[in-house]
Amino acid sequence: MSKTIDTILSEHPMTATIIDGKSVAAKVRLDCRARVDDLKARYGVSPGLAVLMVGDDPASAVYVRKKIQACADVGIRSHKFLFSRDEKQSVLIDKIRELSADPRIHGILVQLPLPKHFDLKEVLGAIDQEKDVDGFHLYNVGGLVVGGTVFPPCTPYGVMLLLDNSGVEIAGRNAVVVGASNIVGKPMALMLMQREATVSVCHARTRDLAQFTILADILVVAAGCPNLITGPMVKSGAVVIDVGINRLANGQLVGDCDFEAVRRRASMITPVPGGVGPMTVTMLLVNTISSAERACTQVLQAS
Ligand SMILES: Nc1nc(=O)c2c([nH]1)NC[C@@H]1CN(c3ccc(C(=O)N[C@@H](CCC(=O)O)C(=O)O)cc3)C=[N+]21
Ligand SMILES: [Mg+2]
Repeated sequence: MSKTIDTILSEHPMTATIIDGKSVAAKVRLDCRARVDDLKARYGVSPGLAVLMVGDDPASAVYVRKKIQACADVGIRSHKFLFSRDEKQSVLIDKIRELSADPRIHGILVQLPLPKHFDLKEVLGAIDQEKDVDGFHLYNVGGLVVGGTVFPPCTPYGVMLLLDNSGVEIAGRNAVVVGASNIVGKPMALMLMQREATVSVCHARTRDLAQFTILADILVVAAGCPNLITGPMVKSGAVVIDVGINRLANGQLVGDCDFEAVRRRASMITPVPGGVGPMTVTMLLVNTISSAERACTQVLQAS
């Protein structure tokens, strides 16, 4: 009698191939560089990104620095605007409106989280939807639901690119997303659904989480809980994408998976750091360049 694939795999525990986000990101950034050069040559335009940060959260400061460095690496102009944490919302919104009207700015990003007294919907709603490179404006969220959004949100967009780059088949396969945030889990589920995966969305508190995760051919974890996913929760041969970023008391940066144990079950896995994180920043560059390209070609069509 022939053995099932699960039996064969459990008799021969594998060591998952590491999906190297840094190297995929580097490839995409080469392409970014070429597109920036092309815009300059054809239209004399260099893409511009405005980054607005409220308060001085150290993690946000690290991410903002990475984004600005990445812009510089591919030739995108970046403009940083800092606001004190008790700044009035109207001041932030006035700046967003001014940047929305500025033709030299092609992307506007408000670093999250914002301090509690800000109304996130109002702040994000003030961003010109044509410059919403994070894809957080309701117009772009709606586009994601209908398919063919203008700005896919950076983290799930980066995950799709990692899957495609690794040759992972999506249509017809079981995808399980753990964590249903607006920034990662929800758009991730929609993108996988659009590609005809059978998608389940779970939460860190889902009762008997393992009975869902064990079915996943593609498991995307974005819950922000170290060691939430242990080895036995993962189907043999699954592709595991760990979006979690957790700083342990000892300073170590870890994802949401028990990495070594999950690695022995999975066929491919993203590390933390060096997996999804570098892709998030890279897709921001891609969205900013796409925005500048659209702006340039729209001007041509209008004249
Ligand atoms: N408006 C907005 N847009 C965002 O895209 C956004 C945000 N707010 N707020 C916070 C999250 C988080 N985020 C990351 C960016 C880079 C890494 C990254 O580069 N991570 C590296 C390591 C980072 C480190 O060493 O601390 C890695 O995983 O290899 C991670 C996470 C963007 N976010
Ligand atoms: Mg982003």
